[in-house]
Amino acid sequence: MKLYFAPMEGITGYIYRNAYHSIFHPMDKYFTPFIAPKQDKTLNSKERNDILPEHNQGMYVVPQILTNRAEDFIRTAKKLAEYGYREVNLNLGCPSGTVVSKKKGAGFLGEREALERFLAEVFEALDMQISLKTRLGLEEAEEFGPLLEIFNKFRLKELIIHPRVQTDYYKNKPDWEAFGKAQELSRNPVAYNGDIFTTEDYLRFSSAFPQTETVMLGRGILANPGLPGELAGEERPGKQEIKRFLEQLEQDYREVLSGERDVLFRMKELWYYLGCLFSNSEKYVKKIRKAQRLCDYEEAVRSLFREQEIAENAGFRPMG
Ligand SMILES: Cc1cc2nc3c(=O)[nH]c(=O)nc-3n(C[C@H](O)[C@H](O)[C@H](O)COP(=O)(O)O)c2cc1C
Repeated sequence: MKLYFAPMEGITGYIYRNAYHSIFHPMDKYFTPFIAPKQDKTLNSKERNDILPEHNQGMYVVPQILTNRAEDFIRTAKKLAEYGYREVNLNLGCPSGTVVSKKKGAGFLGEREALERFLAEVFEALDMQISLKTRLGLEEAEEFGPLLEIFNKFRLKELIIHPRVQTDYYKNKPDWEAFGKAQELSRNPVAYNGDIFTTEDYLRFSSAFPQTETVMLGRGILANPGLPGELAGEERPGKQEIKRFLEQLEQDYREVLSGERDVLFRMKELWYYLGCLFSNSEKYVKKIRKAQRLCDYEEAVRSLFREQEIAENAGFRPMG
């Protein structure tokens, strides 16, 4: 099985990617959080930093683009090609209201004719590998049939399916039945994404879909960076490795972010997920969330490491 690292805006930029890659199981591909091209400019400095080859040494990275304008996609992809990229990914899954109302991300799935024209233009203009990361539709899984007919007209590098619809956001369960049907009917290679948080989830998935060769993991890694290694048969990392990972992240964020508050914000955000890795973590995570200074944050993390263990049943659990 090939394992891909899902793009996660605000979290899995190059700093996170490098820290992960230097300590945990190397992934077959890492997808960048989306680049949203503006009409006047190709990449802003955050986007440029994220894809610079010197910031992504030793990893196979696929930049993701979020747009519904073929000319913006083409211009951005050509820019990425100048940096050495041969593969790009189109975001057809982002469920956020502001994105969807502009008919981008999952919103583009509701504009089938425009989407087909977009893909025709992009494939005509680019000599690059193009993959799609898609949901099933806006409201119903049935929307995917006609979408797949469109996707089948193009030679995609791969079709990565997160089998939810836009209105699900991250609620409900991924629709495995719809995924199975899509996999059967797709003329392009298919990869699966969605709610693989533990080894048990993975085994359940791979016994239901033995022919699926690629799984993309997202929140499962944020909650347990040892998950890909576990799936590859490696031992679960101990507290030492997790600690080293957090120290490296904090140090690298300190180097690139302008002030302590930004570093603190980044580190605190991670604990929404990482709390799931430790036994009895609630009260520590509460303290972490309340920390106003990095030193308070560090103290809360130290006491968690001192007093708690990695939980037997570690794995992402949505809160609330
Ligand atoms: C905080 C966050 C940011 C995300 N940003 C992106 C993104 O930039 N591009 C994208 O295609 N998907 C994005 N996603 C969706 C994930 O890539 C993935 O499809 C989703 O989390 C389901 O996979 P999982 O259940 O393994 O987490 C994001 C998800 C989260 C939770």
